[in-house]
This record gives sequence, structure tokens and C-alpha cells, in this order.
Amino acid sequence: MYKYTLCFIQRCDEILMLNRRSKPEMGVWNGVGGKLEKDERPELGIIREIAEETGIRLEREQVVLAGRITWVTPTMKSGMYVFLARVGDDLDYPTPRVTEEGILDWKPVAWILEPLNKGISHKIQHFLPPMLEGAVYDHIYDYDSGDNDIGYTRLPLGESAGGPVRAM
Ligand SMILES: Nc1nc2c([nH]c(=O)n2[C@H]2C[C@H](O)[C@@H](COP(=O)(O)OP(=O)(O)OP(=O)(O)O)O2)c(=O)[nH]1
Repeated sequence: MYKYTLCFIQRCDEILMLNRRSKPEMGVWNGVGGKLEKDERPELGIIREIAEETGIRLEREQVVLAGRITWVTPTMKSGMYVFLARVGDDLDYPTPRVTEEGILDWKPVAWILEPLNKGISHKIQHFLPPMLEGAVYDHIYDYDSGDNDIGYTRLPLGESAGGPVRAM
């Protein structure tokens, strides 16, 4: 059900963003990531995707699970694991750079979260702030058959008790 991964690679107050040249999420800035291979563990899948899409080779301990995004429609449930990777400011990775996937560029966190910014992937401005504060949730977005937002719930990841926390 959770077939995708997404990672925000943070260097000081900037995040390495990808403007994808193909669907899904074409033409908007998003983290890097991709589809998990069969039986691949999410932490290994995201390290592979980061290497493929950016050339940056990260260690397991640099990549931290920051939550999960779940999309629920009347006919399907799907989602992605979201990771944060904090890298040192000594990481020499000049941008912008054009790759097969699109354009990579370091973007200030403040720019990403700027309320009027329309160039950012859907929902990032909603789920990224708690992640940056270290709050690890399953963020569950509900859609109706016409793809309209109809609800949001978040559950602490890894906690079985407590029930859903309504947060919007
Ligand atoms: N499928 C899907 N992916 C999404 C959505 N929102 C979002 O941020 N993503 C992310 C998850 C992945 O990082 C990326 C899509 O992954 P993909 O597997 O289709 O693209 P890819 O070409 O990088 O994959 P791959 O062939 O390299 O494995 O976009 C969405 O609504 N649907």
C-alpha cells in the first residue's frame, strides 16, 4: 500500500528540491524519491532513490523516517514514507543542476513554506512543518470520488493507543 518514498535533504536552512519533468508532481518543486522495488525496505529504497536522482550517497543513519503520507479515496488507499536527511554544510553540491528527472536546486525552507508560494507540491506546506519539528505522524488525507479534499487525520506513527488526533 505504501509504495513510494520522499526525502527532504536539509543543509542548514535549505532543502534540496526537485522540479520534476514528468508526472506525477510534474512542474512543481518536491523532495526527491520514487517508487519502492518489490520487498525493498523503505530506508534502503530512499537511499537508492537519492543516489539515483542526485548522485549523493547517504548512510543509513543520515536518513530518518519523518512520517507517512496516506491518500484515501473511495476506491483506493495509497501512500508514501517521508524521510528527513540532515547533511552538513560542508556538503559540496552546487545547484541548479539539470538531470534526467528534472531540475535540482537548494531552496530556503522559508521559501518552501511561504504561504503564497504556488510552485510547491501539493500538501508539502501542510505536512513539512511538523516533520521539521520532529513530530512523526501518519498524515491521512481523504478525497471524494471527484478528487476533492474531504478530510485530514493524523496518527502518531508507531503508537497503537490513543486514537486519531483531529488536527485541522
Ligand atoms: N504517485 C505519487 N507520488 C507522489 C505523489 N505526491 C508526491 O509527493 N509523490 C512523490 C513520491 C515519489 O517521491 C515521487 C513519485 O515517484 P515515482 O516512482 O512515480 O517516480 P520516479 O520516476 O522517481 O520513480 P522511479 O521510476 O525512479 O522508481 O513523487 C502523488 O500524489 N502520487
